Amino acid sequence: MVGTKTKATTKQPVDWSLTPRGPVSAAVQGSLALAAAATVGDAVALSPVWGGAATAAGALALVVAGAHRQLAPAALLYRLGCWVGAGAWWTWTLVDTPWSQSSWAALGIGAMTAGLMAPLGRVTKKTKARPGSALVLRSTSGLAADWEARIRRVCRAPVIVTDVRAWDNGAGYDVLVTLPPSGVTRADIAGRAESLATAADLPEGCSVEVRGVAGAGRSQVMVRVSTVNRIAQVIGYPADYSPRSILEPIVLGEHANSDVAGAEVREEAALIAGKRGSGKTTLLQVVSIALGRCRDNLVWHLDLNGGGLTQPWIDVWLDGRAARCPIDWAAPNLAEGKLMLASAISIAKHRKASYRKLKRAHNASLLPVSADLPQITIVVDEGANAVADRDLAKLLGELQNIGRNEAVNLVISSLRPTGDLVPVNMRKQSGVRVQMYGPDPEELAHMFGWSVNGKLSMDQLGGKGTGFLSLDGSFPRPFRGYNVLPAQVEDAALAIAALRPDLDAASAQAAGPAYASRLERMRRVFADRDGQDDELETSASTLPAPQTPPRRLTVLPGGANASEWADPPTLAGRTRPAVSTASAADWPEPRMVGRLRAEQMHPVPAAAPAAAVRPVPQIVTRALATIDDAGDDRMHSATLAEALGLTPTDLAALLRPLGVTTLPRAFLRGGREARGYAREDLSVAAERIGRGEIDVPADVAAWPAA
Ligand SMILES: Nc1ncnc2c1ncn2[C@@H]1O[C@H](COP(=O)(O)OP(=O)(O)OP(=O)(O)O)[C@@H](O)[C@H]1O
Repeated sequence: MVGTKTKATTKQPVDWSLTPRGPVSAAVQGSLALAAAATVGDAVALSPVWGGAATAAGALALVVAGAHRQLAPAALLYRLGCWVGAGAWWTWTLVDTPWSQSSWAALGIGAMTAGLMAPLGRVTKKTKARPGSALVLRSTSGLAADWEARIRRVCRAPVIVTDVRAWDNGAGYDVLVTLPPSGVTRADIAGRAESLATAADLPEGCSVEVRGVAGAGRSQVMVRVSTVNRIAQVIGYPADYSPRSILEPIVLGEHANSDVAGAEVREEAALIAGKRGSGKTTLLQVVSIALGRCRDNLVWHLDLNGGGLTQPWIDVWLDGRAARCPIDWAAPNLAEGKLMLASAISIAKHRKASYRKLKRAHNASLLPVSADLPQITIVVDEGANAVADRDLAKLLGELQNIGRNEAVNLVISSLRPTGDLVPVNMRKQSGVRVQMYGPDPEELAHMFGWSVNGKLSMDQLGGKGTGFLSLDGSFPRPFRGYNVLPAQVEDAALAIAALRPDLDAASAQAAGPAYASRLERMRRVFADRDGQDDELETSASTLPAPQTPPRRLTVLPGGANASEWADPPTLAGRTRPAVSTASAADWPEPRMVGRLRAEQMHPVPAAAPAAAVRPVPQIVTRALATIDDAGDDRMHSATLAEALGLTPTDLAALLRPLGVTTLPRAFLRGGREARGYAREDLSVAAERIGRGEIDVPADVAAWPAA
């Protein structure tokens, strides 16, 4: 029974069409058609002129169609031979008569010859190349034919592929296409890019991109086809330290389709967040190289994370291999950090006042940077350590607020993008945002706003060294950061030491003695540090992991606002001698030892699958977005309810099941004191919902649709 059923379901339907199924049926069908034509022609006494004319016209059409289909010469000759033979036989029957033995014998012999020679007429089988394989790159003519047919089919446009060029990195190729003169545009092809990628069965993460061809007319189109997902590969930093400008984007790595992942940091501050071991420090090294290559930029390091970021840069100078230190100023502790930031603020204020004429001369509202007037970009490793100190946090905040036009910029890294580690305003002021790979998907919403909730997934990334990049509010795009190893940082440091500019004299003067004496202090601190590394390495494997918190350094006197701070020279005078801050006790070795041990015991897998996430209901995401937009950490119930189109009672009813209630005490906002909600409570609820610790009632999940 089962067997019968299977047979019945697999039975092919009978094909009654007249399409020939092989050489024999084609020869038989052709002969019958010809015999019918001869019989009819004889019956109506058709003039033989028609036979000759039909033969000639058909042969011409066959040649044109064959050339268009790019038939091989043998195939074209075979088809031509068949047509001319058949036409000649028909014309002869119109001159004489088909009703003779010799006529039918000639037809039979002709049909048999055509059948036997049929293999000659077969269209040459093209090589079916798999995208991304080495075969693809060798057999570009097969690839060209494939793409021509694919674009014709998918875009319904009779294009001609003129060339296929493999990319140097082996991760794809460009298909050069000429559009037909029928009005098909580049946009028509671009609009079908997604369909073309699917039709070509490209691997996940790979894409088709349609561009114009530089210097060519609008009928010339370049179809960029990526065949290797670069997110899944480890990409070394290209060993190119040639000079660049801060007005160009700094290159961080590559997107999945080999597009350069770059960011403009002339005006935009940058924030890079990622959990321990996600690749932040490596990315900051890439950023330091990219910034160091700019002839109109100086790199300063504020590294309160154990000195790992800065040390390889300083070593080449300490060892005497570079005459100048590639990093213009490096602060490895809080006291030096405060000197650095106070000097940076002084420089920004001085530039604001002193370079008005220069801006007028350049007819520019933005300070025109150059090798003589370089931008200063301060790279802060582990911003949480910096903002944990109230004074340093204020200095960072003020610098970020005032330094844009005056070309004193910040690139800050942090373990998390949340308000407890990075002040909300600091995140808001960062136009370039990077969230590295990690197991907690809610970090994406914290970094990029709750509007991305559910639209981005850590699954799109490939483990350490990968992340999402958003530029000035653009939708975050996955990328793979370049991997850079210590030896390469040293190579880059040597090259950059030779090409980096010096701080302009006016800015150096504004920064005062703290700036003038920095190299002396750096030499002492980092030379001491160098010796400690070896000790640390030998002891790390034998020591138990101590949990001693880093010792806090002397907190310098400071007002409530950074502008109330003393001038850098005065500050330098008040700071205790640098040599004392450089003592081994001031360095957080215990944390480093702990980190080393933790990484040895629990190595993070290269592409650990992200945990399954529950969707966060809109009432929470929209409430968070509303408070964020206000740049605040609390909001009155009535204000929040109004922004969400609810009454305060309905808002309370929606949030209560999620464990979010109004704060116990009223607080002042806009001159009015009232009860309201804390951003932190909403954020905690979002994280707990994501982890499945809170069940969301159906009516809450359905809002606002319900
Ligand atoms: N772009 C990358 N490509 C491949 N591997 C990488 C990349 N970046 C980092 N890694 C790997 O991840 C490890 C951790 O990187 P890194 O030290 O930069 O992380 P981190 O986030 O700064 O960690 P921590 O906060 O603990 O200092 C590196 O040792 C390296 O093996």
